Amino acid sequence: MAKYTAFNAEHAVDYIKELVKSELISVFPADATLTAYEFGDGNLNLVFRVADQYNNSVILKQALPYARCVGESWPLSLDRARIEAEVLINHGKLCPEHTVAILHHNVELALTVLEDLGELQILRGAQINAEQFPLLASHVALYLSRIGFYNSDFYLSAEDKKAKVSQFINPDLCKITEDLFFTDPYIEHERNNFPTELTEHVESIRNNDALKLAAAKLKAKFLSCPQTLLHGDMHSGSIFVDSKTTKMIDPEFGFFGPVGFDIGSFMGNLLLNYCAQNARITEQAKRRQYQTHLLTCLQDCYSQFEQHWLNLASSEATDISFANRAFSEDYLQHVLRDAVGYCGAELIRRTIGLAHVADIDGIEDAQARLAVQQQTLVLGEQLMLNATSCNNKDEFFSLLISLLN
Ligand SMILES: Nc1ncnc2c1ncn2[C@@H]1O[C@H](COP(=O)(O)OP(=O)(O)O)[C@@H](O)[C@H]1O
Ligand SMILES: CSC[C@H]1O[C@H](OP(=O)(O)O)[C@H](O)[C@@H]1O
Repeated sequence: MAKYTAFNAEHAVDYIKELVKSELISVFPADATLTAYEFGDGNLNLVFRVADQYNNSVILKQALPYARCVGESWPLSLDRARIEAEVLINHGKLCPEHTVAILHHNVELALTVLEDLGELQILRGAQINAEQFPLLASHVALYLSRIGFYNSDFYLSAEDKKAKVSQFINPDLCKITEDLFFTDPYIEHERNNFPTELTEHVESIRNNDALKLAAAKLKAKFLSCPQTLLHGDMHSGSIFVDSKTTKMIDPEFGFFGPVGFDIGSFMGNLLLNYCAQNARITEQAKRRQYQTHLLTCLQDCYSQFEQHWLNLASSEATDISFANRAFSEDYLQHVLRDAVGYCGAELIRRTIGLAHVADIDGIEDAQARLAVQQQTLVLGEQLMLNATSCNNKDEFFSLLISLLN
């Protein structure tokens, strides 16, 4: 059993060489000369690209025993690498078209070897440049409905479901979400990060009892509602795209939680980009056209997600109680309300909490950036406050359009 050590590029090459020699991966020929470099830009882990002289390559991702963005003062369990690998295996079986392929994993070394998606782009960077992906909505809807449905009580036996819930207990990373999404933005906390000009607005959030109640309810549901095996971190940095392809990476925050969390996080990131474009695209017609595309993407994604789920429930539900259409509709109404609330929470935490988004932080003009931050806070507040009044998706879309105008 290999003892854990944090890798450098040389370790990464040696490790992959051994896999090639033992024929455990088939990406490289036997005469491959391997080189590696580290290029991780996420908050938590090391990411190496290992390549040969023929342009073949793989990604080696390794967990550190702490959060990379903060350092050793924030220890984190290495078990997150096992969770990430096992979520990728689970989601890869259910939706291989939209899940990065896992080629190998090693629990002791807390590492995974993944297909290299370097020919695609990370969605966040592409959306900052206002690039459009017409298939994104349907791909995300398919992925979230399939992973959601087939890991839920609609499909799994009660026994199987309980075994899977226990397989994916992920306390360290859930704690990050519990703190960063639902606690920190509503209290004074050293992890929070916002410009002094936002202080008055932040104080109004901290003094808003209705908003704090909404945040507490969303947190309680996140803690105690094991509906399905979530991706757990469905932001625009976890999605690789091109005009025909969409692939999800990085499900290390995966655990059994509320179905609405992933779709709410995804919609929140579309809206963060929507607001950021008010300061990025100067030409009004161009800006309107791009923002309409984002809104259509959000609406199509939610509508298709809901439709896929209803179809799956009528054809694949294994429990007679859940095969009932009225039950599915009631279940999805709650999913919608949760998703709207989580979407609002994502907007707020990405504006004043620890982890921001480049869509907004990269806006050079400080005044323009501030105006965007004010907008994302108001939008987030209103979505959280009105989430439970949304009876169906059309009411949600009308609410959203009224808030964006
Ligand atoms: N399969 C992959 N193919 C190509 N690049 C990848 C792949 N996985 C990760 N990366 C690169 O590494 C970066 C960080 O990866 P990520 O899984 O998000 O790490 P973290 O868990 O630290 O957030 C990504 O933004 C991307 O640039
Ligand atoms: C201290 S983790 C902060 C933040 O980072 C995670 O995203 P990623 O690992 O993709 O960079 C996640 O969204 C966490 O909330």
